[in-house]
Amino acid sequence: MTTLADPVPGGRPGDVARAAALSGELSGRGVHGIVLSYVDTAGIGRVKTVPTAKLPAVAARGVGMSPVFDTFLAHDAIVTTDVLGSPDGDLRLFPDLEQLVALAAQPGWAWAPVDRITQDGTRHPGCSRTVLRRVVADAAERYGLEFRAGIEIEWVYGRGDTPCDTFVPATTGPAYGATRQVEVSACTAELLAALAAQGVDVDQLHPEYAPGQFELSVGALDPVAAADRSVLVRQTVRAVAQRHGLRVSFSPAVTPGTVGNGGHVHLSARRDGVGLHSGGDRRHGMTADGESFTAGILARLPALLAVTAPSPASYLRLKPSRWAGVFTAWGLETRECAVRVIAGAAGDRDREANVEVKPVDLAANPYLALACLIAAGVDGLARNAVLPPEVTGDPALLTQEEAAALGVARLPESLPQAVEAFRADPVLREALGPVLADAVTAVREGESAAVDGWDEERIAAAYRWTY
Ligand SMILES: NC(=O)CC[C@H](N)C(=O)O
Repeated sequence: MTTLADPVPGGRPGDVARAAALSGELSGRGVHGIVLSYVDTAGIGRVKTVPTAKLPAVAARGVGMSPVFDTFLAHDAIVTTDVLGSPDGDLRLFPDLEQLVALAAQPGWAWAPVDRITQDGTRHPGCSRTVLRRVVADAAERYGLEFRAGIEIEWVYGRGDTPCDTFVPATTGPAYGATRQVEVSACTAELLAALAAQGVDVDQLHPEYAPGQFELSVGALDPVAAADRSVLVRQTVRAVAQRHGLRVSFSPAVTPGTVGNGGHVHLSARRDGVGLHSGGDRRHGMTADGESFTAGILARLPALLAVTAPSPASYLRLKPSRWAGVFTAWGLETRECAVRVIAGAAGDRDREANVEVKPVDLAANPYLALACLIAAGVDGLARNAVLPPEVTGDPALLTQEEAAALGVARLPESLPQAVEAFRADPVLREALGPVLADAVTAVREGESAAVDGWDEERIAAAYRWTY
């Protein structure tokens, strides 16, 4: 089993010859700089950039960046833990050359996700990409599992010519409406072209429910690549919008009191090439292991929220009857259950069947969210966990007696409640490792304290353009 103290695998410092070839190729295509991208504990994308010609040197030695960002809050205040938050020390950012891509909507730039590695060349315990890779590797080693994941992306388009503290939706038409598709059609066409040029396999793009809201879904990938993709897609959505004079918000709650932006996670597990979510003798075709995996996620949802819904704004979105899934309930393709079992279309179930987790938003660090969801599922599988009765319809409409009989309870209604559950959850804490688990707790507590006593309108406004 790998541990956080292991030397970094894969022969890093990086593949210098490959970096030299890529640097030459990108320079020839007019790419002048490379965005080195990672996501911090608070869910904020942080970057450094280097000239394209420096890529071989960066592959060899990395680029320096302080570990202090592990305890940054979304608005850049810094909290501390026993080991993090100090201005001392440095890390090296190593780009993943396999994921390096020229950015179609930012001519002159390419993008790559990074691993953050200590000066001694060992894994940095705060590197969320490394932690996800370790959780996936552990599940493969101990249980022979492989995973596929996809993260849905929702956002709203605001008019770019309005003051920063306001939100004027860029569309006026009804939810899912044809008028909306026409209103931002030049922008969304360019978005599809940019994503295709970047090799992103888009499944669907459609106008969503809230004013100005759109949703995009992409094909499933291995978990680390799925998290990388979520970051790249958001960078692209924002860059294309800016070229069209539009502003983008991925915030969970752009306007309080209405439907928010989710980042639903689709997850499936396979063993020996065979999916666990179809072809079995349990409900809706689940195998026994598929049911246990799903039950493991359902059981840990209150604690998971500290990672999947990490912002004070997350709890403005997590309201009943808004398709965000705010009850400990599961059901077949039902939109109000936190865990939605997707059976897939007849004939293609082995490929399509998966578990969708709804109380996840795009303030979440996608690497941490996937690491914790996988760890919860694997723990369920290890314990042979079973699912309670399924729920049909909206769990918000159940009477107290009906809810109790089905084991349906409301998920945490605030970030402090989620943090309390996370603190008491040994499985999620172990998945993240002690350093990152403490960082998650400290950052969430700092984020909660920063908005203490604020009303919903003020919280929504504070985070509207942060994510
Ligand atoms: N189509 C949908 O499921 C909408 C999801 C919803 N916007 C959310 O907050 O999760």
